[in-house]
Amino acid sequence: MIEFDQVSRRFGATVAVDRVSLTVPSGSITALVGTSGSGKSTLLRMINRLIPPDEGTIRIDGIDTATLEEVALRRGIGYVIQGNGLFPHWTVARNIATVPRLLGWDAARIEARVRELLERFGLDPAVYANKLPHALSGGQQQRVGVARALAAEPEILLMDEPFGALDPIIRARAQDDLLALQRRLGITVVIVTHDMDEALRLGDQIVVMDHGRVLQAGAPEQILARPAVDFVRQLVGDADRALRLLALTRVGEAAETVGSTEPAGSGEAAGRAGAPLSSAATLRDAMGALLWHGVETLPVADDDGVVRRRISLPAILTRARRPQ
Ligand SMILES: Nc1ncnc2c1ncn2[C@@H]1O[C@H](COP(=O)(O)OP(=O)(O)OP(=O)(O)O)[C@@H](O)[C@H]1O
Repeated sequence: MIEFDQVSRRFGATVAVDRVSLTVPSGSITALVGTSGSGKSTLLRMINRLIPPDEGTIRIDGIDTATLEEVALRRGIGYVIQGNGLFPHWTVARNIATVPRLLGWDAARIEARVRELLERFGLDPAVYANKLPHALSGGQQQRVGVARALAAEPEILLMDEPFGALDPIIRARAQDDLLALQRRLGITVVIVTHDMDEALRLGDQIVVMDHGRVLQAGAPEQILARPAVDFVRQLVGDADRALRLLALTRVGEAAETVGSTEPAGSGEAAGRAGAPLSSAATLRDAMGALLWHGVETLPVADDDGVVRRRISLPAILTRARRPQ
């Protein structure tokens, strides 16, 4: 758990972070969101003391970070920045090995770790280990940046606009990969973004900042349904709120069972509307598909491709309503 207790930081006359108190629970993703200059990056960088606070206390698992050696503190904290920050003249393998080398791991252990990480991130070590970063696509470079941050098995991962430079399709995939990775490793992730949709998609907790202050911190549903102040309401978008709420729920969670089991692609609605929806799609996707095909229900295929359920317009409407 990371705790901020009345933390402030000034740069000259600018108050970048203003008396912030906040708890980041362990093993979850917290998204810091807000307009440019609201203090998100400063708050993030105070966790690993790249920027020391002027006032207040930051505790990690109960220990005041001001009492720790910087090297010891940063050993347990991975850090990823926009545009990945890879060293351009170092190979992919050497980039990933940066922190293990600093920590004095032996060569065999470093090599095994680099190989393991490349494989985990879908980059064949035989192909990619000895390439320079510029020979990789933006999405691949971004994955190497995350691999490097995770090399020494940190329990905390700090990410500052990590997907900002990626195109929308690669970006969506990178977000899915991060979610899967975080769930698998159980690490604590704090991510800075100015994109509310990204924050809602990734965050277990959303922290909305403005002028160095935390305006609201809560679960995505709470931020959407009960924005604490006008600024948060504007940020979540009055008109878009229902659709954003739908994007938080998977089709599988709202689908209804149909009588008989039928293989994917069969059935009356599927015949009219094409392929069934995946149970992993969001209700926002489902809404779009229903409108597009002009139907009130669509079949839903489970992970094994078999259609056992369907999603209906009334079921979606129930979920789009403001939670009580
Ligand atoms: N090193 C610095 N020197 C002077 N002022 C700074 C410095 N770092 C940040 N600031 C100022 O502090 C305020 C908060 O900046 P910060 O980078 O934390 O905001 P942010 O929300 O991350 O913004 P962005 O999304 O644009 O990166 C801004 O007014 C910024 O100009």
